[in-house]
Order: sequence, then C-alpha cells, then structure tokens
Amino acid sequence: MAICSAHTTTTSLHSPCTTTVSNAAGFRQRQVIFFTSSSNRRSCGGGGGGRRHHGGARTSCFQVSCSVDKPVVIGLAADSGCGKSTFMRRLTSVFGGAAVPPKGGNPDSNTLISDTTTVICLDDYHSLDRNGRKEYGVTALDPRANNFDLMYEQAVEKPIYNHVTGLLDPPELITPPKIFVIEGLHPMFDQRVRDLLDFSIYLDISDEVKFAWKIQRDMAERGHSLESIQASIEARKPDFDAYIDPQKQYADAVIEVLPTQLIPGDNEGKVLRVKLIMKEGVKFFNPVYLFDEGSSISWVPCGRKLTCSYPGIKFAYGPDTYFGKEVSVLEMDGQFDKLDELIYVESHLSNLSTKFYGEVTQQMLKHADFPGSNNGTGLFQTIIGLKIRDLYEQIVAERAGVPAEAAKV
Ligand SMILES: Nc1ncnc2c1ncn2[C@@H]1O[C@H](COP(=O)(O)OP(=O)(O)OP(=O)(O)O)[C@@H](O)[C@H]1O
Ligand SMILES: O=C(CO)[C@H](O)[C@H](O)COP(=O)(O)O
Repeated sequence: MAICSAHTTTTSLHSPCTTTVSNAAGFRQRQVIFFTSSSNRRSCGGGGGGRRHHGGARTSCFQVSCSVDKPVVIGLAADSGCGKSTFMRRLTSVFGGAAVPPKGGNPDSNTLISDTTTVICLDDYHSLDRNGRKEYGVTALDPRANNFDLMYEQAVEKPIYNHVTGLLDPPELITPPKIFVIEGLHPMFDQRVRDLLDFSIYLDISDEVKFAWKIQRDMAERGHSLESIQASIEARKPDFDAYIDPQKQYADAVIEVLPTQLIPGDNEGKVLRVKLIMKEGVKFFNPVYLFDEGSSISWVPCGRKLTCSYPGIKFAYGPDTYFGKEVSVLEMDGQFDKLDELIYVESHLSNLSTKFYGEVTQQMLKHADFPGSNNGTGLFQTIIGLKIRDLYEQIVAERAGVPAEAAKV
C-alpha cells in the first residue's frame, strides 16, 4: 500500500515552477512553487533550468544557479520535545534579529523568519494529517507519513501542518533566506534531502532525559498524565529507533544528552552529562578543543574561579570514533552556579569562532532563561550556533571569491 508516494504534475507552461501535488491516496492537492538549492556538496554544474525526473516527481522548475545568494542549508534532527525550538532560538540569536512567524500569515505557522535565517519545521511535510495517520495506523515518525519528494524540492510555497487541529493547512510562501534551517524528525533520512545540507546536527537525548523533559513539559505545562506520557513515548519508540535515531550517523555535530555520572544512580534528569561530538574533516568546520587539540583531557574547573555546588562540574575532551568516523568529543557533566563565571571555561576553549573574547558567555547570559542555560546543552548549542555563523561566512566568501573576513555578518 503506497500511502504517500507523492507525484507532481506540471500544470502551467507559462509559470514553469507551478505544479499541483497530490499523493497517491489523494489526501491532499496543493499548488507549490519549487526551487532546488544545490549546496556546496553537490555539483553546481548545469544550474539555470530544465526539466528533471526523479522519485516519480516530474517538475519543470528552475535550479537556482550557483550564485552567492543561494541559501546555506542547515539540518537539525531530533525527536519531538528534544530541544529543537530552543536550539533554533539560540541559533537565530547569533545572527541577530528576532525570529518571528511569517507576517500576516497563518497564526499556527511553524516557520520562523529573521533577517538572515528562515527556520522551517519538517512537520509541515507530513503527508498524512492526524486523522490519516490514525486511519493507516502509522506514526508521524514513519517515512510513509512524510513527503520526502516535496521536502527535497524545497518548496518555496510550502504546506503547514497545524499542530492545533492536526490538519494540513493551505500553503505559506517562503522566500529564500541567507540561511535556511530545516528542523524536524527527518532532515537526514532521505539521501536527496541530506545531500542538500551544508551542515547537519542531531540532538541525541537519552531515553531517561527525554522522559524527564516530557514530564516537565507535557505534565507540568500541558496537563497530561504520567501514564499517557509513558504510553506515547513507548508507542513512538520502535519508529524512533528505526527512522529517527539512525540519522545521527550522518550528522556533522551531535549533541548527546545523558544522565549525570556525578551522582551515582541518578535518574532525575536534572543534572546532565552532555557530549558535543564533532566530525573531523568537515569543510569549513574546525572542531572546538579544550587546552590542547587532539590530546585527551579531563578537567575539573571548580575552585577559585568557578563556583560549583554539589555535584560539581567535570569537563572532558579528546579524539574518538563515531560510526567509524573520526571525531573530537567535548564533554561537560554538571551545571553552572553562576553563569557569568562561564567566561573562565570559555577562555580555555579554542576554535570557538567567536568574534570577540567572551562572546559565548555573552550569548549564554542573553538567554539565561532558556532551558539548559546552566549546563552543557545550552553551552554546546551556543557553540554550534557560532560555528554555523562561521561556516556561513566561509561558504559565502568562497562563492564570492573573497577572503572570509569580507563576508562577515
Ligand atoms: N536543554 C534543556 N534542558 C532542560 N529541558 C529542556 C532542554 N531543552 C528542552 N527542554 C525541555 O523540553 C521541552 C521541549 O523543548 P523544545 O520546544 O525546544 O523542543 P522541540 O524539539 O522543539 O519540541 P517539539 O518538536 O515537540 O515542538 C521544553 O519545554 C523543556 O521543558
Ligand atoms: O513528532 C512530532 C513532531 O516533532 C509530532 O508528534 C508530529 O508532528 C505530529 O504532531 P501532532 O502530535 O500535533 O499531531
């Protein structure tokens, strides 16, 4: 049963990028206008137009040429409730300007737009709405409930999955930004979509911590029962293991969140051990290091310059392998008591891609009220935000054939 193999047909020769999309089960029909972004990892040859055939989709869209203005595309994958929105808020803040939903559009839009970045949520590419998933007995994590053809085409006029009604709302118009972030369950699942990414991140939240965060949000803030939260996590688990978790092998950076090792047997999920796993050899991405690049370091910074109450703070850094690839891993276990003292830690980290001394600390202080600001989740999200800004500047500089300094945002 092909429940969501979308096919597209060209409807207008005068407007070559306008197509009607429907899926095989006829769940949805919509007008979409496509642009195909070719990233620095894809061949830029042959840009400028033409008819292409792939995956059952037939389009007559223009391929955006390899221009300086082409968006840099970032993918962020994680399960639901694992901190994607929080990370996005930290990332857009690094580029300056507030990120807001499209003006005058659907109030339930999942899109966030700032001066430089546009963040779209891949939930909008669910091909089955809530009722459809129920009818076919699939979860939102199942690839059959998602339209990867449309995701790959990067529709400029894209649908909206409405989390309030559970329906697929009429499309919204997205104009190509400088930095285009696609966040959601599956940004690295489909190889075509994956190949569009200039940089990819996976938030790997361990089951214990995910459960603690879910309880915090869905029980304390949304009135769900403990049993229903447990049941929902368990119902999603097989599809999470099959379709979401394997994406981490493709990520350029993984933020892994585990229970602390500083409190034996702790399962409260309040004190966290967080690892920043950074792939080596990624173009325009130099992993951050502690003290000495390539060495294995264990560091307890508590003392005169950093206040630590129980259970303290421990950092570690060193080389490792991850899914057979060489990586550098920076780890922080514990939490900060006084966030302004983070400057002491920052001064011992290198390759941070900051523009001035203390920028990491400044960003963390600016968003001290965001979840995870006192631990490695906030610290590593902020660092990756700064690395993405640096990557963006280097890509733009390379495309323009100018030194990176000239492309600073
Ligand atoms: N670093 C963190 N430390 C502690 N709690 C966190 C952290 N990040 C997220 N949370 C908790 O998880 C909840 C969900 O976070 P967020 O909205 O950023 O996740 P999300 O992946 O975008 O979720 P969804 O996909 O369901 O919209 C927050 O309300 C908070 O309770
Ligand atoms: O995993 C999810 C998104 O991260 C959601 O469960 C999915 O999008 C379905 O949404 P809803 O539960 O509102 O119907």
